[in-house]
Amino acid sequence: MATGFGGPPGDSRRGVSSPRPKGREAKNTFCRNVTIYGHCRYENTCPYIHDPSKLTSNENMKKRFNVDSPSFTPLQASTNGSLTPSSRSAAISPKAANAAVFTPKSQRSTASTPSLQAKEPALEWHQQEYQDFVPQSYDNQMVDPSGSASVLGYDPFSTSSTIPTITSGGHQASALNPYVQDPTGLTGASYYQGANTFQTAPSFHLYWPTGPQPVNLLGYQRTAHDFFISEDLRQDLQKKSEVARQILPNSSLPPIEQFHSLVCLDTAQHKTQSLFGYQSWVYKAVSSKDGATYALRRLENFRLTNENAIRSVQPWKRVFNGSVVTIHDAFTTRAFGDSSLILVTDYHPCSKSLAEEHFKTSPAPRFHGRQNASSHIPEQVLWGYLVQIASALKAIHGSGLAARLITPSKVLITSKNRIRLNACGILDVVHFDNSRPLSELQADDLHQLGRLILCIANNSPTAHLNVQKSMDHITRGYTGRLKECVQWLLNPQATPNTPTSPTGDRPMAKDVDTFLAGIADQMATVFDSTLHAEDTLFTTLGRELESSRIARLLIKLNFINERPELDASIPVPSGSTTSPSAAWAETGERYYLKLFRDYVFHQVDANGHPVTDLAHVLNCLNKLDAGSEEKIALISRDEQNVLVVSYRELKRGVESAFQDLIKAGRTSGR
Ligand SMILES: Nc1ncnc2c1ncn2[C@@H]1O[C@H](COP(=O)(O)OP(=O)(O)OP(=O)(O)O)[C@@H](O)[C@H]1O
Repeated sequence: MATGFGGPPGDSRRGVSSPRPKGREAKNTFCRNVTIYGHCRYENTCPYIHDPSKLTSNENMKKRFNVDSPSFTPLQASTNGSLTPSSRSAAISPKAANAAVFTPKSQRSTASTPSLQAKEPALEWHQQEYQDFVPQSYDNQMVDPSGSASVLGYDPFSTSSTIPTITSGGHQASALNPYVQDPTGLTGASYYQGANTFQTAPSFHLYWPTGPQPVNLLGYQRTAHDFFISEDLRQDLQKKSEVARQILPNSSLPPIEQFHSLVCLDTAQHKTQSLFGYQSWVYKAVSSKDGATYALRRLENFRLTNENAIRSVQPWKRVFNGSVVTIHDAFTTRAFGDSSLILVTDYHPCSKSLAEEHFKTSPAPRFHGRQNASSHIPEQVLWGYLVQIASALKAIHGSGLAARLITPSKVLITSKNRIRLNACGILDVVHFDNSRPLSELQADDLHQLGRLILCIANNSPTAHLNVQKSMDHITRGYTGRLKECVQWLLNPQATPNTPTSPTGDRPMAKDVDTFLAGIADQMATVFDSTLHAEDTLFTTLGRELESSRIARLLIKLNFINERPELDASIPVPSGSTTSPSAAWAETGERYYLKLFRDYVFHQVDANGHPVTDLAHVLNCLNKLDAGSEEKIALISRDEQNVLVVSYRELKRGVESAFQDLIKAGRTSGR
């Protein structure tokens, strides 16, 4: 397998000897260092020939083509389908022409140990003077055919790769998961893909088809962003995860029911009571029941006069729509020293309200009180809001409910252009006793939606106070289609011949269905953007899948490389080439895995400076994971020996050494 060729003649280290050419053979042999590296560092003492022109004519002819070289003539298929030499047979001896077709050794018998001396034309070998390393249990399929490793290697911490299914008798049975390389699920650390199998070809269902990895890039072209999740998305997700876990060490907020670790999300200095009739607060809290984080809205000093009022939240729990903040529960509490109403909803980290997004004042004192003049909201964003809220209203009205509060401070932006109606259901509890008819409330939802878009398009929370002026602004900045849509929403009754009632002569019903039909074209556009966004996220997910695959491989390599404790104390199960007292990490396949680690991570340039080339690392690790036939030259740390080894052999070495570790771990644990 590992073939070595030496530096200075007679050098022999770490079980790898350098074959020494003798007599005529050396005089007329071209140095392989030159073939591979382009130069030989031992040129002064090396007995091989370094200048091709110095080769004798015969040897020279082998290396070069010139105008006298015979042209290449492909074999021609005979009528019976077999390949027959045509004119070639005339040029070579009949014996040679009738020679058997060459069959690579490894194809003759898949069960045999792969040929470790397979001769490469360029790396032809002299008689090997050292013992080859042969992995004991390599049989092209299972590292441990006896299956003992499978039992020994059972890891209770690994995710089981079997899917439990219920048989007709009600008993649990294990169904085979076709996507798992180890269908028994018993092998050690089955969280490693293919932990106990060796595959010569990549498993295509494990690889994301992102095309070739970028290699041969210049230094300045290589950035981590080329390979991993985009920087913006990474920061966004990490920020959300950090914010979601944030707690205040000396918080005076009490735990409420099963909710603990309360953090107040309200940063507003001035609280108004106009919307609910009560001062409201929003907290982030963790539930001890399921460990999830929720948002709790508290209405201070709320007195529940009717038991049924709080039950009006029940139907809201069934509203499951992407544009509504999901409601989970409602209860009253005295934990704050008053009687408070608590509404439990989904928590969306780092979200802000449309009011915060669009009506924020400039922080500079001289601009105090002024809206951001530059923030003209693109029309597509407004249509996005309209479509999302229309979809929310469709779900809400369809459940026999009304949103009742569609106002900029109660619509959350949870990610870019993604909005959700917040604070639904609260007015149903608060105004339970003096509620208006549902049809009226639902019609009002559409009116509030018109007002919301009017205010955002005008960049002003009070734009609805002067509708004519605000509509003029929309006329100047947006299409007639948007203007007509807002007008339709704001009008108490639908009028004929509006975009939302395209052909009708009679007034159309003013409900959410009519509205949705009127904006169908915009819904198609928004839907298409959503699909594109989903595609982008899937591509990103695919890239991260690659990263996790590489991470698993790295973890495995690090388990193996330079393990000190296995050196003498623990008998190594396979122990093919070593006695138990020999250094496990320094012998057999572990030795060239160590050199491989140096090759991947510890490369230096011509001046001895470290090379930190991410593309090189990923390239090597991907080839290792795929078990490529490509060969690489691994140089010993003393630079005296070179091992030529294929990624396929390295991969087999990783699997075998890892199985050794699993077995040693289980044996010693008894
Ligand atoms: N479900 C939620 N998930 C995450 N954050 C939320 C959630 N609900 C509200 N918030 C955060 O709490 C902040 C305060 O919300 P709230 O509804 O009280 O708005 P407000 O601007 O304070 O309005 P008001 O003046 O009516 O109290 C929001 O800006 C938002 O950042």
